[in-house]
Amino acid sequence: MVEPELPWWRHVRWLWLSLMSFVALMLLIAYQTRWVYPEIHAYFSQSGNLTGQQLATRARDYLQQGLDLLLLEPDDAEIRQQAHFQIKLAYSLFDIGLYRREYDCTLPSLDAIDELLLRLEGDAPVTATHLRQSVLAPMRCLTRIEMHQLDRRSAVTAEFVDETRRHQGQVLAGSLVIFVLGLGFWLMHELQRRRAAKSAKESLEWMSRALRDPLTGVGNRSALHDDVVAKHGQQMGLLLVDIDYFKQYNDSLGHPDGDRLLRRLVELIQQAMEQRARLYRLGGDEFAVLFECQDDRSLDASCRNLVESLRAAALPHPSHPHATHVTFSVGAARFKADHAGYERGYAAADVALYEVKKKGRDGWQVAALDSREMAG
Ligand SMILES: Nc1nc2c(ncn2[C@@H]2O[C@H](COP(=O)(O)OP(=O)(O)OP(=O)(O)O)[C@@H](O)[C@H]2O)c(=O)[nH]1
Repeated sequence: MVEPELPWWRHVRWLWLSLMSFVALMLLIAYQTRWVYPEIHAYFSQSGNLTGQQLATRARDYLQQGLDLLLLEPDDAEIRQQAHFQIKLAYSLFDIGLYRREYDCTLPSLDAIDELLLRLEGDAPVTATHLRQSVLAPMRCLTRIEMHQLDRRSAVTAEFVDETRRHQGQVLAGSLVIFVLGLGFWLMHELQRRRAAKSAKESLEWMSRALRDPLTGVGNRSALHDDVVAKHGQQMGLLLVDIDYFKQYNDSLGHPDGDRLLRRLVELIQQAMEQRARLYRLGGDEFAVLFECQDDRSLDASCRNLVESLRAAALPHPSHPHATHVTFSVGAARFKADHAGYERGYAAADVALYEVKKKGRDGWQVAALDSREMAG
């Protein structure tokens, strides 16, 4: 028996698990993309504003430019004005809450720059000492801020890399767990399916054996009953076939030859009745033939055909009292396939068979059932 392929929907639970693992992965990726990365990004760039190290760098650059100008021409009015502008820019970039809060050099530096700006505005002289205190000291402070901010960035970057690695590990471990669970489930399902298929196959074999005659391979009495039930309501013909003087056949040739004759007769009856009928061995040397049959005439024709086929086969019977060949007797009846109809039809065919035996065997008789009896 070929095991049937599983329909696609039987795999749906396996698909469902795969889908779940996919969704879990997507959620993790979405979590990283939507929350983790923007958070890190925001931390680094402060949403695009110039802060942290970047402001300090720019402030230091403006101070540097101011210093360069003042070193060039400290008394020239135009140069002083340009330097004032650069230093003012530096002051505004330096003067932020973060630096004031976190770096104690910020306030003195801002005061020193402020003082230099006043000096420039008031046309007061600017000496090397002034420049050292008001420009170089704040530049040192800004350099300190810059370096500290850079160190902080590096720490955040390292933390980010660790965090990303941890997330990737979680994603990988999660996928592996889901995959292994799915595989385990599939294996269990597969084992269960195979066990079920095996036991179904065994049951079918036992059922089929229970309905079969082991000697000839045709159905037995239970199979006949099942087939009548399956044909419920239809007009059926039933032939009961019994070998004549089979005891004498066995006695003269032995049981193995008797068995061979039974098997040969099965072939012969099947050929004579062709595809339209089913054959059963009811026990000993008695067979039954069942087929759909609408009238007594075709039932009679079937009986005639069967008896003549056996005569034509001319199977030798050395101890037949009235013939040289095997003969059989056939009793036939039509019936409607339901419980009562079958019982009546079977009894009528049996009586007809008995009549044939009584009249000398090697012949057939169709039971005369009127239409009322047929209809039940
Ligand atoms: N070889 C063989 N013989 C069997 C088997 N089953 C039953 N028989 C024999 O079939 C014979 C049936 O004998 P009877 O019932 O007297 O029937 P018969 O000799 O055909 O006599 P009539 O039917 O009256 O013509 C018995 O001798 C049984 O032993 C079987 O499986 N194999």
